[in-house]
Amino acid sequence: MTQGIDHITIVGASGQMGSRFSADFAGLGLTVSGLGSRSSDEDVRAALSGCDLLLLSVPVTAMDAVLDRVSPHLEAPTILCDVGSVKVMPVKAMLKRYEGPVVGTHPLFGAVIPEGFEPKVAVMPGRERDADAAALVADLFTRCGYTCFDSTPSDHDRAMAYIQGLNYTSTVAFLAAARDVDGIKEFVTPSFKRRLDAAAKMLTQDTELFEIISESNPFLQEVSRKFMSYLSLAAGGDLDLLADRAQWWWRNDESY
Ligand SMILES: O=C(O)C(=O)C[C@]1(C(=O)O)C=C[C@@H](O)C=C1
Repeated sequence: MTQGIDHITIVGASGQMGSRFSADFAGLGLTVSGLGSRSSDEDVRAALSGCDLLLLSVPVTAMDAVLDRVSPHLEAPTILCDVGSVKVMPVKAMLKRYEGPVVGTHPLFGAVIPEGFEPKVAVMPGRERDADAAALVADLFTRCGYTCFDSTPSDHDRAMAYIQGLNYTSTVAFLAAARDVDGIKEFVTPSFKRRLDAAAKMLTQDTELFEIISESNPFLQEVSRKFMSYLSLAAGGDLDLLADRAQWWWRNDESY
């Protein structure tokens, strides 16, 4: 196990999240090396020698290819870590290729953090023996100003199947169905406009991202089935029961 994290290499360092973390880590006075798709084997070797943490900030769909390139040059005690929006498959892929410490993380925010939003990072050790490495990674993100909490790949993906997966799939299904009504734009009300505003970024800038993270989440079908059973309750007229369950989000004093 590495004693501390001083030298970090980021794959995808020029991407939106990668550049955010490069700036964060450099701001802490740490040494940051960047790798990208055009890096040579020699660049990879040089960036990984003496590196304490290799952070993969790449799309979930690129994980296997990136791991194939970097893992031959990885050696304990370097910590291998990713920041993707799903965790079951990427953590499995990292464990398959690397015997050294593996840590999965999911920063629950994008490149621009909305004002008043508390940026949190879910952190999970790949194996039981990686708990110390996970604590070092959590400490690093905490020093950058993020709030860290522990999770596991399946607890994480089950929650994100709602927070991102069902959020996306129910939004596209709802808005696709509504647009089939001739002249519907004439009828837009303030409450419906709020719904459109909430969906705008997802459907104008982040569609590909949400498609990928929904499809890569192993719990999406399970939560879609549950959602359909709730929709059936609504169709059957049990709206008060559903509203009561939904109001849970606003019921206690804690902010969401
Ligand atoms: O900042 C945004 O608006 C984002 O889309 C970021 C967002 C999300 O809000 O779901 C998307 C993917 C990441 O896993 C985390 C956050």
